[in-house]
Amino acid sequence: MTPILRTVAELRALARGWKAAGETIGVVPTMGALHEGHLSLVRRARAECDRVITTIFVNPMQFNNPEDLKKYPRSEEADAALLATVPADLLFAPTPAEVYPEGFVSKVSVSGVAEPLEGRMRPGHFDGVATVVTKLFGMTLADRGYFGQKDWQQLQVVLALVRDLNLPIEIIGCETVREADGLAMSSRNVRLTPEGRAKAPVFYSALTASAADIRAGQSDRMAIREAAEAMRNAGFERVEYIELRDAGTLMPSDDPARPRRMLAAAWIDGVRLIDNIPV
Ligand SMILES: Nc1ncnc2c1ncn2[C@@H]1O[C@H](COP(=O)(O)OP(=O)(O)OP(=O)(O)O)[C@@H](O)[C@H]1O
Ligand SMILES: CC(C)(CO)[C@@H](O)C(=O)[O-]
Ligand code: BAL
Repeated sequence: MTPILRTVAELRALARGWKAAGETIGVVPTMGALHEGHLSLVRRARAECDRVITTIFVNPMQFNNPEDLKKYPRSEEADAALLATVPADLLFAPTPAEVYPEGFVSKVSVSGVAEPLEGRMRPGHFDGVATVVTKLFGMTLADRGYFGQKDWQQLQVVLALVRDLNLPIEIIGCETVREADGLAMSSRNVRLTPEGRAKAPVFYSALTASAADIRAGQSDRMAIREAAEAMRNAGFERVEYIELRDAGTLMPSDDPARPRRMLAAAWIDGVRLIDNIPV
């Protein structure tokens, strides 16, 4: 089984020992309910670092919706068993009181790239992510941090904060792992009913079709409207956004010469899905 630590003091002592021995540390921050997407990050870290720490912390500060926090899937024992198959050296799973002890008054807030899309739909979300990620980097003394492209905007927010705050860590963005039918793996997928799960792949297939149409010369607006229509026709109850953005700044972009990204969020069966693809 993967050893589990719960306090910052124990984690720090271990990490300091590794650093003193000249070993590099990779960290994979997660909220648990691990799936193949998370494991792909852990494997990449395993291949590139001497020591691998996976963190599991369902961070209350990044949940704008209390119901979402309450319903977030938790499965620590199964997670530890999965991590042992890679293996990770350590699972760090602190309590909220360990991460936010009494008297905690600080916040890391990223503007610009954190403001549109998820930032607009989930007020306060990225302050919570930026704060906890900064703390996890400090706690683990990691040389490299591994993040999934599934959360593309989150990855850009983390890159910005590491750059702006001169944090001594390299951020590695990893490809999105998908189910055979294209649905991006996500912990929240377990909340889908069988009917919702059957309709969910349309989210990715509609984005892919829309990106292909844009590449073939169709207007951005028309292609995006068709993607939204395909999702609604498949039974999605709400399309929150489908946007074509500059891949780095996440500002609106109609310049096909620069890397662009199509990003979307939509609700099926009471579950909020996000995804993104290059265009
Ligand atoms: N399908 C995936 N492929 C690659 N990386 C992923 C995938 N799903 C999640 N990740 C990455 O794993 C890390 C932890 O994510 P998290 O624990 O929030 O899982 P999640 O499946 O994204 O959960 P949810 O979608 O419910 O928030 C993040 O860096 C995230 O981008
Ligand atoms: C990066 C993260 C672990 C911070 O809580 C979370 O946002 C996630 O799981 O993507
Ligand atoms: N996977 C991003 C974290 C969140 O949805 O809160």
